[in-house]
Amino acid sequence: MSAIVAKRVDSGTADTTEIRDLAAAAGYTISGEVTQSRRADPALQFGEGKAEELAARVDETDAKTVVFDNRLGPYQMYNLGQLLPDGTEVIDRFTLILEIFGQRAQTRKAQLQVELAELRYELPRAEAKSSLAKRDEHPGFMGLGEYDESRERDIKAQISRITDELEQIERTEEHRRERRRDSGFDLVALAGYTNAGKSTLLRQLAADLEIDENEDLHPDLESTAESQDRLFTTLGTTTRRAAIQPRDVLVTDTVGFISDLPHWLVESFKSTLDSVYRADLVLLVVDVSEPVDEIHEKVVTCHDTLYERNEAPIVTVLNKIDRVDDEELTEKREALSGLAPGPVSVSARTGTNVEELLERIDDELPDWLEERLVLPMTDDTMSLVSWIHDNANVNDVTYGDEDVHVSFEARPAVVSRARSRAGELERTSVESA
Ligand SMILES: Nc1nc2c(ncn2[C@@H]2O[C@H](COP(=O)(O)OP(=O)(O)OP(=O)(O)O)[C@@H](O)[C@H]2O)c(=O)[nH]1
Ligand SMILES: [Mg+2]
Repeated sequence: MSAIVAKRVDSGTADTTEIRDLAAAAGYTISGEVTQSRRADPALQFGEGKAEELAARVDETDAKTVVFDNRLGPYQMYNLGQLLPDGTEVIDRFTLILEIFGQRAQTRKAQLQVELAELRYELPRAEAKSSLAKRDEHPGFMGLGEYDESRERDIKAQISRITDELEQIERTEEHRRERRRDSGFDLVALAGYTNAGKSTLLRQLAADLEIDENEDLHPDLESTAESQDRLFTTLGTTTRRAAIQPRDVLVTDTVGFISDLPHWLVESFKSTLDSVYRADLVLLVVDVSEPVDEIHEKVVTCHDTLYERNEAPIVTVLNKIDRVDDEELTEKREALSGLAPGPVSVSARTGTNVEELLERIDDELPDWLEERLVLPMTDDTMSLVSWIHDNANVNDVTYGDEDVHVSFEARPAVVSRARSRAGELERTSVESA
């Protein structure tokens, strides 16, 4: 699939690196680019002369697709279609991202999210189409497709059906997160711009995955977290277990962020991002080998995406330090200090400083509490003792004739759960006495 990349900027020179990477990720080979620096033309996005140049380039190169980095309105899309050689497909940044997501969506949830995003993209266009058709001001506009008011109603009905199903999935996942917290896990999430190295870091942090033990309890535990030098390699979520003594930590890797995403697209992926928003700690992974301006922009994008709903503390991880020397790293740390105070620098590829990051994770997570419980001997006592063994770090168990003394360290949630279960034992032992 051959495509020409097009980009307009208000001023300066247009950087096409990211849109080329996105097009490549969708499977296109790029046979050329056309860029322009001027304000947007309402009819064509480009100025007319530039749009004609684009048409000529398509003609020369037999590209079948034009990929615009700018958002195209339905009217611009239609006019460009008229101007370009017959059969040329015009897509913009957002439809391109949707195309990538559509290709990679494997789970039911990911497929629903893509479908929802497509419908949300189409809705305002269908509305525009029907209102334009009603006013009958743009006769040429009808060429976009059959005018059909019921399409609008259809889209709305589908959106509400998919939203319901996704909410159901969210509830199940929320439930799973709570169960994990209750059973003593700390939840750490990896967030960051696409291609920053999140999946590679996941494998470093959580190398020893005990998947067999957890298969039933944790259906999203996977043995692989694929890494590739390609945008949006990861779409869903992968969770692995890391032992940061005495803690049991679940680390979740998920979809990367990207700039200029419309609200409806982020919204459609809300439930995937919930694994980030609802974590106990977020590691914001940054590719430190890029130019500092670019890093800055990407971190701002990540913060914008996170700050809307995130509640957890954030630790910035400057990744890929194997690609910069010490001096450069120091300069970049300084330059980013306002945005990313107290970062940890690592190389997820070589493993440099990963130990330090694990220590930092331990420091940032809520402290474990020490507790000593005296349990009366009843039929259920041993089951509570073994629950404590499973969910806490047990220091000592002493069995007397009528009671059991247990001292342990655990997350606050586990301590309070153990206390309340101990209280129940006390009640049943008094009642049966
Ligand atoms: N040199 C170097 N390359 C790295 C490092 N960490 C990751 N990479 C490379 O960067 C590319 C992206 O890594 P991924 O782990 O797939 O990144 P990601 O953030 O999961 O990306 P998406 O899932 O696509 O959003 C891959 O080619 C990795 O091998 C590192 O510390 N040093
Ligand atoms: Mg990934």
